[in-house]
Amino acid sequence: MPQTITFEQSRRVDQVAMEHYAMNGLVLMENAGSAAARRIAQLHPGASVLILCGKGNNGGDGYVIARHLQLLGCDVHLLATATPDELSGDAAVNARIAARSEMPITFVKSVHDPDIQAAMDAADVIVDCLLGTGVSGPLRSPFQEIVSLANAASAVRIAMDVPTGWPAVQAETSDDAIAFVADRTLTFVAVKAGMNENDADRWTGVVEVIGIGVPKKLLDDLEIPTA
Ligand SMILES: NC(=O)C1=CN([C@@H]2O[C@H](COP(=O)(O)OP(=O)(O)OC[C@H]3O[C@@H](n4cnc5c(N)ncnc54)[C@H](O)[C@@H]3O)[C@@H](O)[C@H]2O)[C@H](O)CC1
Ligand SMILES: [K+]
Repeated sequence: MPQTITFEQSRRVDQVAMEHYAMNGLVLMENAGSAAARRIAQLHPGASVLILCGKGNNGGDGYVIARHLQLLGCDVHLLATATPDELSGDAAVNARIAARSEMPITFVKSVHDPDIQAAMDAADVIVDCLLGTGVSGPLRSPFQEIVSLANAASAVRIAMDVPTGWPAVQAETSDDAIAFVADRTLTFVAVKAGMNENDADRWTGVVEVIGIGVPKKLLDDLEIPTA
C-alpha cells in the first residue's frame, strides 16, 4: 500500500467518487470543510480565524470551513481573491452561502489594501485555502503577496490540503518561488507525495489527514491507506 498519494491520485478520488459512486461534489466539500473546521476549533477554541480563499475548490473548502467554525464558536473573517460571480461549481455555491450569511468578507482588489494587513494582524489563526492540488507553477499575483503577508503575521498558520506554493518551492522551479509556511497541514484523503521527504516540513508543519467520506472500497481499489 503506498503511504502517500500524488495530487493526481487525490483528484482521481474526487472523480471516481462523483462519477462511479454518484457522490455530489458539494457533499465531498462539505465533508472536507466540516471535518477540517472541527479539528481547527478543537486546536484553537474560540479563536479569531482568517480564512484565505482562492478561486478553485480549495477556496470552496474555505467557505465551508468558515461556516462551520462560526457554528463552533470561532470568529471568522474571509479574505477572498475572487467574488462569488467569478467562481464556479461547488466553490461558487459555498461562496454565495457565506455572502448571504453576511460573514465578514474582504475582497482582494489591491494587495496594498490596509484592510488586508489589519485582518492578518487581528487573526489568531490564518487558514490557507488559496491553492490546493490544482496549483501549477510558481504563485502568480496576488497569491504571492498574500502568502508573504500571511507568513509575516503572528498568527498560527494552517494549510488546507497542501501549503499554497509548496510544490513549486519544493521543486525550486524559480528562485522567487515562495510558499505558505504552515505550522500544520490538514490534508484530504492521504498524505501527499513529497510531504514526508526532504525538508517538506519547513512548509507543511505537522501533517494530519482529513477524511472526506468516500466509500472504503473506493480507497481500497485505488490502494489508498485508510488508517
Ligand atoms: N478529493 C479531495 O481531496 C477533495 C478536494 N477538494 C479540494 O479541491 C481542491 C482542488 O480544487 P481545484 O479547483 O482543482 O484546484 P485549486 O483550488 O487548487 O486551484 C485551482 C485554481 O487556482 C488557479 N491557479 C493554479 N495555479 C496557480 C498559480 N501558480 N498561481 C495562481 N493561481 C493558480 C487556477 O487557475 C484555478 O483557478 C483540493 O486541493 C481540495 O482542497 C474538495 O473540496 C473536497 C474533496
Ligand atoms: K492550500
